[in-house]
Amino acid sequence: MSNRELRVGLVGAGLMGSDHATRIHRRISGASLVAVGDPDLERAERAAAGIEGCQVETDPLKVIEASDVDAVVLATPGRTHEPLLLAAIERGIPVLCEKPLTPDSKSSLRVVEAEVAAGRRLVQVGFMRRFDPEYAELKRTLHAGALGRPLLMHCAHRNASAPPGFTSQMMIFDSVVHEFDTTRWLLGEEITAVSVRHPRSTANAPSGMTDPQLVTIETASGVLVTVEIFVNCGFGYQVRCEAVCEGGTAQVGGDSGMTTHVRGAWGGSVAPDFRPRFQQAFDEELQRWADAARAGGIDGASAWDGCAAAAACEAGVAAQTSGARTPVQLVERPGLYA
Ligand SMILES: NC(=O)c1ccc[n+]([C@@H]2O[C@H](COP(=O)([O-])OP(=O)(O)OC[C@H]3O[C@@H](n4cnc5c(N)ncnc54)[C@H](O)[C@@H]3O)[C@@H](O)[C@H]2O)c1
Ligand SMILES: O[C@H]1[C@H](O)[C@@H](O)[C@H](O)[C@@H](O)[C@H]1O
Repeated sequence: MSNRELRVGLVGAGLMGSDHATRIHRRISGASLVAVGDPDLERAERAAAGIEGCQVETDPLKVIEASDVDAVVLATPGRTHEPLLLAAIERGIPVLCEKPLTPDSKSSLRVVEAEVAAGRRLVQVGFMRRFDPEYAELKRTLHAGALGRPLLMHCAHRNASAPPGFTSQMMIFDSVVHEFDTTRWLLGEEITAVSVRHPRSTANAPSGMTDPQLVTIETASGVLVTVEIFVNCGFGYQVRCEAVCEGGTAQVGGDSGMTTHVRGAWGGSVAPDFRPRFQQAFDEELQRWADAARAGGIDGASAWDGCAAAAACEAGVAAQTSGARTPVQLVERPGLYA
C-alpha cells in the first residue's frame, strides 16, 4: 500500500467536509478522493464535482464499505460519529474523524474498546491545532524548558456566530473540546477537574444559551487554564493562548499579518472563521494523516486522546448547570495507547 495512492472516502460533505474534499483533491499528495457520502445528495455531488471517477452515495456506510476505499475522512456532526467509526474499525481501515471523537465519554470509550479489540490504532481525531505552526512552536518552547514550569494558561476562543441549533452544551463538547485537547497536548498531563462560570450574556445569544462562558480547567500537576468561550462575538474568529511560566510567558494567536493605514485609520483584518485561520494546520494534518495511513499508522491525536477530551467535556457540561467544580472521571489508559 505505501507505494500507491491512498484512495479516500469522505463521509459528510458540509462546511468542513467540502473543505477537506478540496484539500484532498488539490492540496495534498499521495491521496485521491474516490467517494463522497452524504444523505444530502446535492452536497455530496457538489463536493465530488470535477473529481474524475469520484462516486457519490447518500448512504454513508456504502462509502466506508466500498472495496476501493482504503481510508475514510469523517466530517459529519459529532453525534453521528460512533456508528460510522465502529464500521470503519470493523473493516480495519484508517479513519480521520473530525473532532469531537463523540460528544460523551461512554460512546468515546466504546470506540476505544473497539480499537483495542482490533489491536491497532486506526482512528485519528481531527484536533488540527496540533498542526498549527504557532501552537507547535508553543509546545516546543514549553518543552525546551527555558521559560520554566507552566503555572497558568489563559485561552480565548471566539467565533463570529454559532450555527443554527448550536446549544450551550455544544460550547463545551464542540468548541472547548479544542482547549481540552491543547491543554493535554501542550502540558503532557491529564485534566482533573472543570468549572464553568457565566458572566452577563450578549444579547446576540439565542434563547437557552448564555454566551460567553468562562471555563476553568485544572490539571494533574496543578496548572490552571482559563478559557473564554464566546461563540457569538460578532466580529470574527479568534483563538489565543498564553502560557504563564515561572520564568516568562509565551503567547500564540495574537494579531499578525498585514496592517494597512487608510482613511485616517490603521489596522489589519480578523479571519471570518476557522478555515482561513487554520488552513495551514488542516493541510498539514491531512498530509500527515494520509502519509501515516499509507504506512499503516496514525500521526496525530488518537482515539484515546479523543476519549480523554470527551471525559473532560462531560465534566464541563455537568459543571455548566451545577455551577460546581466537577472532577473528571477517566478510566485507565489501555496499553495500546502507551
Ligand atoms: N476542526 C475544526 O475546526 C472544525 C470546524 C468545523 C467543523 N468541524 C467538525 O466537522 C464535523 C462536521 O461539521 P460541519 O461544520 O461541516 O457540519 P455541517 O452541518 O456543515 O455538515 C455536516 C454534513 O454531514 C451530513 N450528515 C449528517 N448526518 C450524517 C450521517 N449520519 N452520515 C453522513 N453524513 C451525514 C449533513 O448532511 C451535512 O452535509 C463536526 O464533527 C464538527 O465538529 C471541525
Ligand atoms: O466546529 C467548530 C470548530 O471546531 C471550530 O474550530 C470552533 O472554533 C468552533 O467553536 C466549533 O463549533
